[in-house]
Amino acid sequence: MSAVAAPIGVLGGTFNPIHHGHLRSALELVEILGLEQLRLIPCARPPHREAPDCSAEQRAAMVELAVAGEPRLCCDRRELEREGLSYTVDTLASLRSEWGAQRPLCLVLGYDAVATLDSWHRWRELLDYAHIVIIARPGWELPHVGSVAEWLSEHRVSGPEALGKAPAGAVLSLALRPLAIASTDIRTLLAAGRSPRFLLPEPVLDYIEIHQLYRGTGNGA
Ligand SMILES: Nc1ncnc2c1ncn2[C@@H]1O[C@H](COP(=O)(O)OP(=O)(O)OP(=O)(O)O)[C@@H](O)[C@H]1O
Ligand SMILES: O=C(O)c1ccc[n+]([C@@H]2O[C@H](COP(=O)([O-])O)[C@@H](O)[C@H]2O)c1
Repeated sequence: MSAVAAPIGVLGGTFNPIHHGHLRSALELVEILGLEQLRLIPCARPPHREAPDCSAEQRAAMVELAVAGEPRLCCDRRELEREGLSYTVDTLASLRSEWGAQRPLCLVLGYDAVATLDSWHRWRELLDYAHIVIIARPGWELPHVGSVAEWLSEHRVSGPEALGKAPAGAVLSLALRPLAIASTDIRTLLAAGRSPRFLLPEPVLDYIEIHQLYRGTGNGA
């Protein structure tokens, strides 16, 4: 099957809150992979962790503030608009029906997401809907053995060109600029009364302050 247009990138996350680690990776992916756009998709009801204290609406609002002014990045609210747990395979099926059978879709996963991939709902079907682009993350390693490692290596390609030649089914690993930033660190700083400034965009920090988010004794996870 030959591809007809530039790939669309998909970066799902809890984004609790979004930070420069997400945003810098997203922009580098647009440029390295020649994406038409990269869609940041806030997870409404995480299938895999406790519901965040911060609502999906608030997390999506912060993503929207973060990407304002960068037309190659956008916030995609589809997981807020459907019922039930936010399974990625359902999100990809929805994107596939919207973008058509030929358009390359690239699902971006950091190393920590890959580490738990075999617990994801219908995880082997992800490659039926999209390519997988794995991005390195400071402090994490890719699994070297096991079903996920084998599955990834069976589908691995060596360069970005392969992703434009088919709509789905390839796995590419990339090392982007490493930024050791995690939402957990930002929540922890805020809960301790310290500033996370410069780890995330100013409008997102303003939103956090206006709405008094992450001030509790826990870390808001
Ligand atoms: N600094 C970073 N560099 C590269 N990838 C990242 C980085 N931070 C998050 N990601 C990736 O972005 C996606 C969404 O991440 P998520 O919203 O859970 O952020 P997080 O910082 O990992 O949050 P938390 O600390 O709450 O777990 C995941 O695939 C994750 O691996
Ligand atoms: O579909 C699943 O079963 C599944 C299980 C765990 C995580 N995910 C998705 O992986 C993305 C990153 O998750 P997280 O915890 O790093 O924010 C986010 O979009 C989640 O919805 C998806």
